[in-house]
Amino acid sequence: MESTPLATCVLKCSRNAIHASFFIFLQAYPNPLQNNPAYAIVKQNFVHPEDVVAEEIVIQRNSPRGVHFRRAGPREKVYFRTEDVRACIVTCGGLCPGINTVIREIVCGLNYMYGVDDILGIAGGYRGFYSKNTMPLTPKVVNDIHKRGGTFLRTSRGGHDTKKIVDSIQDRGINQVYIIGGDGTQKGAAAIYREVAKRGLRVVVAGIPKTIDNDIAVIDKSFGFDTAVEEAQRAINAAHVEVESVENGIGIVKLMGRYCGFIAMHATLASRDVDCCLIPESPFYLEGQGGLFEFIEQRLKENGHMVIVVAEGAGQDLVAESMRAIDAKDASGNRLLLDVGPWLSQKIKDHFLVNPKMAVNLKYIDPTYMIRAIPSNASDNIYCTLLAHSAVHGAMAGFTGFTVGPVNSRHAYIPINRVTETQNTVKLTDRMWARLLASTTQPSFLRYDEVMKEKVDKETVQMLDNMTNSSVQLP
Ligand SMILES: Nc1ncnc2c1ncn2[C@@H]1O[C@H](COP(=O)(O)OP(=O)(O)O)[C@@H](O)[C@H]1O
Ligand SMILES: O=P(O)(O)OC[C@H]1O[C@](O)(COP(=O)(O)O)[C@@H](O)[C@@H]1O
Ligand SMILES: [Mg+2]
Repeated sequence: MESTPLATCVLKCSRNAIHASFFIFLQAYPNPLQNNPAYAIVKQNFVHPEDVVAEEIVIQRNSPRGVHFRRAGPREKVYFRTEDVRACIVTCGGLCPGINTVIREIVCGLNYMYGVDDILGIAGGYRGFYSKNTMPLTPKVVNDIHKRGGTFLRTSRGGHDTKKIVDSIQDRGINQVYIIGGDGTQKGAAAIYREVAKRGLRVVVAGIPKTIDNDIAVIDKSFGFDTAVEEAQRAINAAHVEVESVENGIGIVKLMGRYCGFIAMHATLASRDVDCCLIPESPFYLEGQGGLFEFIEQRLKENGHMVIVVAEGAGQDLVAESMRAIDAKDASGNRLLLDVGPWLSQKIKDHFLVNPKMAVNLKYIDPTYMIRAIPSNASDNIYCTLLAHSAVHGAMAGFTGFTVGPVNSRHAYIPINRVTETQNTVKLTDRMWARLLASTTQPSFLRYDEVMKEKVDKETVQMLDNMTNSSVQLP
């Protein structure tokens, strides 16, 4: 490859915005897409270099302009010549519907849009870089994989050894690395990006965010999330059918959500058969006024049955109080949770055992892996295609150290560190949680002073943001 120098490109957008920054290699060659008949009809074939996507779109006249990201999409000039590209794809962490679609569309996107035919699959997650042989990926090989759940390349937790991974990248002559994974994976990608830069390698590192929990910061939503919420409906429906057919039926459905309750919250809102949703962000209590037992009793008296959705990370402190808690971690360092589902079921059974007038009939459903081990639905498939293509356009253009994703519905290149510095959680003071409380009429389990504290914290963050940002120039 021609030795084009690496330039540090800080995203400068006019009118004093806060700037996101990452590296870009100097673009030198015409984009092959300009001769692609499929794209010939597109009105604006290439993204304007100054196009940016605003992180905040609801603003007021005098509020700061805020953070902007580069808009994703094909550039007029690219950094790589087709014949020089050697790309690789790796998938890490837990499963999620749609991973195979992303793999397929990176391979097909690179091949159909840019003519690239040297693409390697890294098997079994990060450790595959240094412990496994690579597999050649062609459009033919990946043609049908989007119809299957899981990851065609396989995955793993742990095993991130930055030095060994970058040695392997260097030894194999790879110059585009596509990394599909969640928050842990993106931290790993950031480490690879830094090591690549330290060694002065002309290698692009592109992250594609994957998480069933929807806990990746900045982006609107993670792929596969809608599919998982849809699948969760089947478990909730089953619980509802079971409990409405018996006297004092209580259905409990445990859903994924290690640190955040997005799946539980959305599945509850979508279903309307759920009477109570418990998530990690909202600590709950069982006994006494305003507690869960009181609510169950009241709901059973009113309706004769009820359904509770509990996110796996909910009530961990409570569970720990009544179990011998062990501080165990998985291979990636994620805390292993205590099983809230059986614990809650037992607690409810025990409580109503001493109340002879209210013998309850409890059905517990744990569809955990079923909601993520399925292929993505139609809209997630399209979303995955866009993510993959945006990553390919960004890599071909020479951007590196970015994660791709939709920000306010427009795909953007986000510096990796922006998506790893925080995790997305359900905000109890946002309207979505209020909608849920209003639809289930469950107790909020929050004391007035706690609500006020969260509100004040949020306002303080906003005020600090305002002090550091510049103002918007409205026409
Ligand atoms: N802080 C970190 N730095 C480097 N690599 C990490 C870090 N956290 C996790 N990883 C690696 O990322 C991969 C996936 O992480 P994991 O937390 O299991 O899943 P996810 O990416 O879905 O959050 C693992 O191979 C793990 O070793
Ligand atoms: O049993 P595994 O494979 O470790 O996965 C379970 C965990 O994975 C998750 O789906 C999240 O995984 P990721 O961080 O990889 O997206 C959690 O909700 C769940 O606790
Ligand atoms: Mg994670």
